[in-house]
Amino acid sequence: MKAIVLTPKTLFRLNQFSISDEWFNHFGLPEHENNIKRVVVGNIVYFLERELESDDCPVIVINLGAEGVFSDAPSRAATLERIITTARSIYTDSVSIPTSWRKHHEGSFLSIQATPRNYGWRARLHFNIRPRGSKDLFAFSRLDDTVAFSNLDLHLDIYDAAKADLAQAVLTAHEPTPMESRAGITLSQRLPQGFIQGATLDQWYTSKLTVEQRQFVDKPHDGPVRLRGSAGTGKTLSLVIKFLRDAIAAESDHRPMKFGFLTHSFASVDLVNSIGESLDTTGLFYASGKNVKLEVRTLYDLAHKHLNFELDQLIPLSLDGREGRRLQSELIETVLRELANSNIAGAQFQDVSPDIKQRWSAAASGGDKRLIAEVMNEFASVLDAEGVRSGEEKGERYAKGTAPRPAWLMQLHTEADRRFVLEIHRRYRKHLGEMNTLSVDQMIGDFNSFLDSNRWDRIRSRDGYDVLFVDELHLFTSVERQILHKLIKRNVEEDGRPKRPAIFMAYDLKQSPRDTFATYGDGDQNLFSASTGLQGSELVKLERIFRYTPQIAEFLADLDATFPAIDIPGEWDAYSGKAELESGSVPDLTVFPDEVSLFSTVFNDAHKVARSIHGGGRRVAVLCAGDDQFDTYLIAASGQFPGKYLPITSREPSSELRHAGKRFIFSMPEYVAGLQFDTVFLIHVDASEATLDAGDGIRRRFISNIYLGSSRAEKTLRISACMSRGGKSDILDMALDRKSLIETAPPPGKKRRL
Ligand SMILES: Nc1ncnc2c1ncn2[C@@H]1O[C@H](COP(=O)(O)OP(=O)(O)OP(=O)(O)O)[C@@H](O)[C@H]1O
Repeated sequence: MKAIVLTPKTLFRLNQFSISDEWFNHFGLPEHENNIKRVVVGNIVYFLERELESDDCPVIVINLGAEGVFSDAPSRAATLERIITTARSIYTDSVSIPTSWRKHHEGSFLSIQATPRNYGWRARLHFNIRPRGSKDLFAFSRLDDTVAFSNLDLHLDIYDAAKADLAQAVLTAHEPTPMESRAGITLSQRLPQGFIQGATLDQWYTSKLTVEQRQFVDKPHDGPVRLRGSAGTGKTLSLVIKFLRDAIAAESDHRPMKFGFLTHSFASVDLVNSIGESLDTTGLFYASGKNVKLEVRTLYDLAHKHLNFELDQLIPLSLDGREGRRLQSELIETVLRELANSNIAGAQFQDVSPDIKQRWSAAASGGDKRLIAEVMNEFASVLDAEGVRSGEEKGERYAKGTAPRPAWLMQLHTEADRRFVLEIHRRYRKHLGEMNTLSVDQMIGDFNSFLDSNRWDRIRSRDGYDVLFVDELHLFTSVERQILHKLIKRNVEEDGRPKRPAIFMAYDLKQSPRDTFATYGDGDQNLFSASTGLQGSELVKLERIFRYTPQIAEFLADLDATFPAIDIPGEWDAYSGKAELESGSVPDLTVFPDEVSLFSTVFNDAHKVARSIHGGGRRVAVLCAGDDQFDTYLIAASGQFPGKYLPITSREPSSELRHAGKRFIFSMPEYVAGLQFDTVFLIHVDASEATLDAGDGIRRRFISNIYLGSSRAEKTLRISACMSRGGKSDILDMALDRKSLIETAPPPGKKRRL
């Protein structure tokens, strides 16, 4: 084959299928696909809408000939995913290209990294976004190294051939794909993220939603509304249904409106798009309607777009992924070492509390890293989030301790302690500056200032949203929460008073593995303090659980009882949930003697389940609760279990899940937030992660992490810990006592090395 040609709609439709490696041999269609026709003309395969009647629509042409885009077999499914995202960023407003793909743009040429980093980072994928002045998109080459655009072979002969036969393809009737060419593509009922397709939007609304979900979906646009519920109560689904229903209603009433859907991660954008596309029969999700415009974005995308970072060549450092956080941890460690080695700093900070002094010297000598984790959390939740800087007014207030500070944050008792943290932060920012980069939190700070500027005031009525939907609000920092209402167009009531912003937000504070929801420096510790413009919002609570079995719900209820109390008035309810699913097995706990036996047993077990389970390996996840163990196992697994697992190391590339085949998922709880699996192996729920005397903050974050990871399981939850790291954590004691978690003996181990 020389090329494949798709319309934007058929290309996006590929997202609803599960595609594996064999598909790339014949490019077939599954048997029951009734919307797309597949036609082969000459050496070119066309995927077109069945109802398409003319050839003047935009198409995406993918070169399969010389320098072909799918020339590297192991990574081609991942490359297809990148082509879909690139096309989405061009033809819809639903995504933009993630910064980590290292996009380069000149005139009508665009290049991105061809594959995620685990396949290597050098190869580049090249697009022509207006070949021969058309509205088409041509993915014309994949090269193993970076080549200047002026030296590229444009392969326009392939594009011309594809276009020449397009009319012929439109006129040709659909030919069912022969049996032998159908391999590698299946139309699965379940989306990779767990959502079960089948019911239409109307069916969901009229007969499946619970009374509370429907109450939320029916809310008018006259003020902010919160949707709160434990994991798996259908928050995301209710938001998407409301988003779509309200948009369809506005479109049919000819009301011009701009709808925004904001999330915290690219993975959630992907989830929302997939559910939306599966429910939407009107096509609003694929392209804006005549009156209505839909945008699904991460907050960072939006900030990026408005702040024009591309022009400044500044690359924001994502601290959401494991890689970014490792770098941040290394920078902080370097700073702690610098400070330990400097006589001046030694004298300056001789008065820090003995406890911090001791942990400082442990961290500087590469031992106990807990101080680093605490400092990282302090940066993310307070200093970067609130724009507190040493030497500035906010910094002084921080140092003097005049601003109120939630009790569960890092314990900084004295002014010397706080000045010490400010100094680490100052030096850390200096290092970042030298790397010509800035952290995402710093970017958000700039975005917040931009939204207060006169410039935004001018364009707000054009670029702002009429209504905004926000998922996973618990991951938003207090500055991010302050941003939301500024994104809404300014509207006034008939009597001249400003209208309350129509913002619909879903959250579950207990799923936050960092203290981002802390409100610092504002007398009001409420989640929606006055500065957010969201006070007094209405609340809808969800209590029925649709993701997991009653046994898992019971375990989560016992885990919940171990959360330390948190001073956020009205937001820290006890876990309540009634599971709607059938019974399953009771979650179990295995304590292994050491890391080697834990790793090899769990990975072998996960591999076995992944091979046999209906729906493939993507239904099985091994989630690691410890940072360092995750890094170690990532390396060990690449040698010992090659091709058997799919690593997810940031909140970005979840769409790869579709192509997991028989590979199981290996990740950490925070990177799979929002997703669900049949079976979850949650590893390293170890005592050493959060000892009894570790302080409320550390314990709360650890329990949140375990709650987040456990609640991803639908049917089977298997927890493990290891003796060499202190044995099982005491946070499991209540569940063990109440028998909602059962301990089993580890299998006799064969020795392997890590
Ligand atoms: N009324 C319902 N009937 C049947 N299934 C439902 C209903 N509501 C939600 N679900 C299903 O429950 C699962 C969990 O839903 P969803 O992901 O929206 O929950 P969530 O509250 O956002 O969870 P989390 O906070 O863990 O991300 C999904 O598979 C969804 O399709």
